[in-house]
Amino acid sequence: MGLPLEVITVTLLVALVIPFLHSLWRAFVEDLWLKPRRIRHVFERQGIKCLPYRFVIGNLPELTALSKEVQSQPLPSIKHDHCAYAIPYYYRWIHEYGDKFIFWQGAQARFFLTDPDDVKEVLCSRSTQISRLQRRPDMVNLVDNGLLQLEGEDWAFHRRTLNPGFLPDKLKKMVPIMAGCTMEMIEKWSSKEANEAKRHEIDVFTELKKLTADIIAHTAFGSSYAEAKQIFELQQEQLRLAKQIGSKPFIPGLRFIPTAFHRHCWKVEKKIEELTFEMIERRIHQRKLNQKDVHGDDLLGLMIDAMDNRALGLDKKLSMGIADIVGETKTFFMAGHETTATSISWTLMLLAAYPEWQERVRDEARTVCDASSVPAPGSLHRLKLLSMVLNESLRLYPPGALMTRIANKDIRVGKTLVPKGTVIVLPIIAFHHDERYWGPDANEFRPERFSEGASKASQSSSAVFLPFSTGPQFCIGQLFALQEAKVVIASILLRYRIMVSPRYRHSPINYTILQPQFGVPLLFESI
Ligand code: HEM
Repeated sequence: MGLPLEVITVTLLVALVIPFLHSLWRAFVEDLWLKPRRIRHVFERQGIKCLPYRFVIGNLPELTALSKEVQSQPLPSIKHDHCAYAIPYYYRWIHEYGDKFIFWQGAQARFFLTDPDDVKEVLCSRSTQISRLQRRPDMVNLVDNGLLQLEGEDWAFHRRTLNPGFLPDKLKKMVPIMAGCTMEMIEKWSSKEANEAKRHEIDVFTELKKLTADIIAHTAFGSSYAEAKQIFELQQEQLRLAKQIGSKPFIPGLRFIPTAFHRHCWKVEKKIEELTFEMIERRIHQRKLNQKDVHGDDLLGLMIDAMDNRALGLDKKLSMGIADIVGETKTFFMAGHETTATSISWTLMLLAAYPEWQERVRDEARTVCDASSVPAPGSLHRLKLLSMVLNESLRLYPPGALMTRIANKDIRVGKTLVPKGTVIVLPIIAFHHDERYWGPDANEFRPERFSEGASKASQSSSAVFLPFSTGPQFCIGQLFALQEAKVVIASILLRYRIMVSPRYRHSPINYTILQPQFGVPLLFESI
């Protein structure tokens, strides 16, 4: 005889309801209430002040209100002491609560490190007790399975696979591609120019975002650049969606409701995966047609080779799957496109604002570049003044203004016990502007401080110039980005004199990266 229906029903209900109640308990009671209480307790015992925590929203309302209040107007002029403008809440709270304090981004405790040696300790740590933040569960999937999210052995394998794509010889070969994309952009400008007055205005931030996407699509994905560009366009949409989600507090479970917004997020994500899959298939097909053993040595080729290891039955840890390639494709676009566009835009703005430096950099480019006025692969290292200007620009306007890590266990950083679950914020921008390390002219544009290289530029023995981070997870694209910036800036200066447009409004805000809120309109005059 079977079990009575009531017993089966009750058993099924218990089996479903208990895990459900348990996840509800974890989400609402543990994560949103007990964990913040414990973190607060640990910090307060050490004399560190905590801003009051409010259920779910934490200090998000104050943070948003402060940013809105300060950033509603641009800065009155191009001054470089903009930290209190770019991250107003940090400077307001440090003033109110002292050097060390905790605030709540939603239910997440955030702790700023103010000692560069503590920052170095965190960035150089190889321990699994400190890691990058995982995305919020309701956030769109921007960089999953890519270098920026992976940890441990998986991260090490991906980094080893992709490192050859950034070796100096490899980068040199990319110079003509970078120059070619830049020339295409400039040619479009000059055809427009024919119909306009002698001086014309261009928002370089908008233009450079298109250019850097074009360059990364060509260099990293070679013959597959057309598909890569399509994927990148969808990622722009994902970024827009991510900004919308990030401005709201996280409410567990909400993401499963098929609202129009959520369905749109799912559709975009699915399309990106389909396109990446097609791009890989096409590359594999090309190899079959060409009868070659390699898929090409661009980043996509390196990854498909690593995928072959899996097909050959090698250790899964030594191979990549489709999900990994999707992840890295997205990561390289996210990490390598807007950062570089922003950095070149800030540098052009500075060169426009300091015409004497612009002249010096142009003269240098004239002596270094070949007759066709395009930087040659072997000549970039001779652009010394431009390197100094780029470094000074990265110091004053570091795209990665704030970096973050999370404590996966209770850990000690310097003298502070940082409880599990705390987000550690590394205020790179604050170090870059600190008079204690750079002298009384810390907030002035003085590229000559980099004349003997980055390591001798500051007055501090600690690492206080960190635009590309440090430690094992430092930016893999550092040399790529600097090379690209040199090619683009030299090519522009050889053809145009640039001036700050009267419509430029100085407003650096930290929205994931330190961006010009109202773009960078500059006036261009042909030489
Ligand atoms: C001026 C331009 C750039 C700046 C300022 C910059 C800055 C940074 C910083 C600060 C990090 C460390 C982030 C962290 O640890 O939280 C990073 C990581 C990374 N960057 Fe860049 N980046 C730039 C350009 C690029 C380019 C052009 C690429 C690719 C072609 C790239 C690819 C990456 C990747 C993949 C990582 C993760 C590295 C790893 O974990 O192994 N970046 N970048």
